Amino acid sequence: MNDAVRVESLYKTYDNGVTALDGVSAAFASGTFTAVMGPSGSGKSTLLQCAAGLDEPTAGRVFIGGTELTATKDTARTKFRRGRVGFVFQDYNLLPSLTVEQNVLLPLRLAGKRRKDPKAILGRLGLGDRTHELPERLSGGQRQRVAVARALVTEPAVIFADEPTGALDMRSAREVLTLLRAVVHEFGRTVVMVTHDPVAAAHADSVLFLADGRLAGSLARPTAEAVAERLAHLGDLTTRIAA
Ligand SMILES: Nc1ncnc2c1ncn2[C@@H]1O[C@H](COP(=O)(O)OP(=O)(O)OP(=O)(O)O)[C@@H](O)[C@H]1O
Repeated sequence: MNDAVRVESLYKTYDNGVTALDGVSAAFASGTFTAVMGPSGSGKSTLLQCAAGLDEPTAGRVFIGGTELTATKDTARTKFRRGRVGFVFQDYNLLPSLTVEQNVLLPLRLAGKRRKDPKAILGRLGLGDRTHELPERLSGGQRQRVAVARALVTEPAVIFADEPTGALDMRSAREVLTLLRAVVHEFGRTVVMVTHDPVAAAHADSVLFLADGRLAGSLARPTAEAVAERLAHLGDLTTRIAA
């Protein structure tokens, strides 16, 4: 199986001296849904930001679909990212002055790719009748579905999602997670999702655990109970190390 994303020996130390990533190597196979979990401050968001090319690691390499993202610089990297990487944020990040359709098509415009008809994708995501609405008229769950459609539109090698259900009620969260599964298993995409929620992580095919900026194991075919148990153990470990 091809890797959609591979990170090799990633290190990230911020200007304030905090080491958020301390030598992380991991591969995410194409067509899989992986959740990234770990205690607060363990480096989950930093890993996602560096893997997506939104932030630069201090050292290490990132490959997206076989191309080394860390070998490209500035404009070339932005261009590569716009074409090959989708991102879903906790707070949706939709442009308030653009309609649903315009928001969804924006990545194609930015990537200089040909415009396409977003009807099929919006229909599949249950937004067929909201195409010309502004985001402010939509619920949180609907906004996040627009964000997922926007992340899909360039047919990226990978979609990174940072706490995509963090701002949603339980029902909307379940809808968005079901959608992310469909993105992987129907659309053949690859999703890497950071979450705090064991129930959300149980929608993924596997879970990767981080603790103190390092990999701390993985779990295939996760259940919410197994994930919660592993997390509690990691929390204990971190507390003991800090003590
Ligand atoms: N821009 C930044 N500048 C300085 N330190 C940062 C920055 N971003 C994150 N950190 C620090 O890096 C470490 C890892 O942060 P990160 O946000 O990646 O962890 P996380 O696992 O996603 O945490 P949480 O679950 O709380 O969102 C933390 O100690 C955090 O305070």
